[in-house]
Amino acid sequence: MSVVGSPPPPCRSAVFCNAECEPSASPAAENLRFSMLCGINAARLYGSRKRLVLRGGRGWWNSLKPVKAKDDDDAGSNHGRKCSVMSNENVKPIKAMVDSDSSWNENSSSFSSKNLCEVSNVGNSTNILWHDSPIKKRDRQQLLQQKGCVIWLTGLSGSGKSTLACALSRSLHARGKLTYVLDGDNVRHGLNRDLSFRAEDRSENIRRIGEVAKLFADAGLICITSLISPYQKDRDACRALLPEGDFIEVFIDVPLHVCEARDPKGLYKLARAGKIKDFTGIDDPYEPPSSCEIVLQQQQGNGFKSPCDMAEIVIAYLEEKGYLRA
Ligand SMILES: Nc1ncnc2c1ncn2[C@@H]1O[C@H](COP(=O)(O)OS(=O)(=O)O)[C@@H](OP(=O)(O)O)[C@H]1O
Ligand SMILES: Nc1ncnc2c1ncn2[C@@H]1O[C@H](COP(=O)(O)OP(=O)(O)O)[C@@H](O)[C@H]1O
Repeated sequence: MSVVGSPPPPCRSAVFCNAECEPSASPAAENLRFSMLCGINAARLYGSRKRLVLRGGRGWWNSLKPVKAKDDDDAGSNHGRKCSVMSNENVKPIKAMVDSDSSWNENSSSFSSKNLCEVSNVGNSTNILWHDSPIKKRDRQQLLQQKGCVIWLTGLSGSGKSTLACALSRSLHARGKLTYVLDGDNVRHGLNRDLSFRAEDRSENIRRIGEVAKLFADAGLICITSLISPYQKDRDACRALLPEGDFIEVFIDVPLHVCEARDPKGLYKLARAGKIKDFTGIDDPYEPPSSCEIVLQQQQGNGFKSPCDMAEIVIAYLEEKGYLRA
């Protein structure tokens, strides 16, 4: 958490979305001379109620003085908060939308926000700045008449993930819904071709696909992932990337002996013979979800639920939760 007045050293910029001037302070936002803000070297305002980017040298944060920060009622954004900042007593206040978790700390009289401090260091990426798009997720959802989400299929090799992913995408497509399948095998042909099946590589595989799935969901698509994703903590990390409810974990609960009997690729046989190491279920663990949105047990009487029946269960869930309308 960074606080105005004592930001981390590399942080020298702030982005405020939907910035506007206080009506009492100035009749037109264009009239505001942001470049005159005390200590700020350069500032740009795109339009009257759009996006304000403030950049400044080390120390300019000290000149910013927050006057209020409160939840935004009319922002139309779940993450939106409205705040006002002043550079000093002589400069007019600016109302600004900050996209995510910013908070006004009454006790320390400081405004703390990761968005106030938009130029940041993430992993090995330094001095990076988040750019907002004028077209939002809700606009894309409106266009597509659906809600973006991730259907995360998990289960042993041979449990039926790929088959269900195909059945689901076919059925949703027939209803006019836009889907995209991210299959573990396929993604390992490209984006994740550098990854093995060692535990840390599996985690990285899941992390990358979780991030890609998040982008697809943000694009408004119903993204179906088909990965063993054997470790609970990795699935939980992907869940945490998405807004509440948008990560729909589906456990295809087919016992090992059934998967092994199917063995469509002959991999279990090779694993049992020691020719493949770290094979899930044989010499590498599979951690079943402790709690997930849908559990599909294939057994139905003496037979199996068909892939189409399973797809219908998932689609009924999507329907009930409102994902098949904007
Ligand atoms: N050691 C080992 N363990 C498990 N699976 C293996 C292994 N080696 C190769 N394969 C093949 O890779 C497919 C699983 O890839 P995933 O990306 O889904 O795996 S993981 O989520 O990273 O664990 C998996 O595909 P599915 O059978 O569709 O699950 C296998 O075909
Ligand atoms: N619901 C089902 N009932 C019976 N067999 C199935 C079902 N779903 C998949 N299968 C069969 O199980 C095997 C493995 O399916 P697949 O979708 O490739 O699993 P995974 O992607 O989890 O490895 C295939 O031979 C497939 O035909």
